[in-house]
Amino acid sequence: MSEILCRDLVRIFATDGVEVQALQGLNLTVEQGELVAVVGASGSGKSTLLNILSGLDTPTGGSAVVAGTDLLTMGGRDRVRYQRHTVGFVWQQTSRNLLPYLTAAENVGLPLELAGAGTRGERAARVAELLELLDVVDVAERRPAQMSGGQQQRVAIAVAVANAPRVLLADEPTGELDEATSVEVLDALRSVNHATGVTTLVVTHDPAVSEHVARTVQIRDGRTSTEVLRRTEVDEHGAERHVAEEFAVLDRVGRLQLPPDFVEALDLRDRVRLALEPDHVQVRPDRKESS
Ligand SMILES: Nc1ncnc2c1ncn2[C@@H]1O[C@H](COP(=O)(O)OP(=O)(O)OP(=O)(O)O)[C@@H](O)[C@H]1O
Repeated sequence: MSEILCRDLVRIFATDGVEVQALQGLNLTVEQGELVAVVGASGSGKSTLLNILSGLDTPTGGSAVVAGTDLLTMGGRDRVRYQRHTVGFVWQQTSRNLLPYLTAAENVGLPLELAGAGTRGERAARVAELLELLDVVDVAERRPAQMSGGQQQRVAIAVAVANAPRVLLADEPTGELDEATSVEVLDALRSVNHATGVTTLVVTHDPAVSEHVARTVQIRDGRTSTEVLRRTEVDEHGAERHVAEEFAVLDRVGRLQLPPDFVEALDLRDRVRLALEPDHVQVRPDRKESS
């Protein structure tokens, strides 16, 4: 079952009579339990998408359904419930994720307390379980300022999944970290996804993230354009090999975006010639045949 389903999602911002189409008919499907990275350059619409999926913003058109909640029609009370129980967030700025005057354990315990989950003992057991899962038991009694950036983000992931949301949204969770620490945080997201089955969407400008996740969706000009799927193959000698394949995204009505380097290489513009071959479609420049 699809846990995140966006169809022809449009978000138009109008400022001083000027319209900006931040999302221009975006299509995205994430299955239950999947971990997907959405990668795009600055201005491609990543934050707009994440703000919509987290219930902070409402799309102008199209449809967006997350864990069975229709984000276009949900009312005020549904929105609060959605943000508290259905989705969890990890933001780029660690200061937005953790309260500076609470220890790691207190930060993780806070959402449980606010939700009135279980008895005090049950909550303590859940905090211990989460700190263990994120491998931050050793910093349980430290405040954020006494932890490394990677530890802060791992505690932030524990906070985000404390109330067992169905979907975990992470906005540039590695944006403020060096490469080695970024890998550590991605690994942490992967183990939480694996251990709890929480559907996870990571949004980032960093194309290197695709090396660490099974599926990466590229977003360009407010639309999903290509996908990279990675899998591990075992050869006849038992050696593991990572294979990455890139696909273009085809929407429901058959539209696709050609990669810019293809367009440039053949100087494609305005219109192209299409031909259906037995097992592929040919795209050629619209040049007059010289006789
Ligand atoms: N509140 C707003 N009002 C007007 N335009 C906006 C608003 N928010 C975003 N935009 C525009 O929409 C487009 C997409 O912006 P968005 O912030 O979603 O991109 P992004 O991929 O997250 O970029 P970055 O990585 O720089 O944050 C941009 O052209 C941006 O200027």
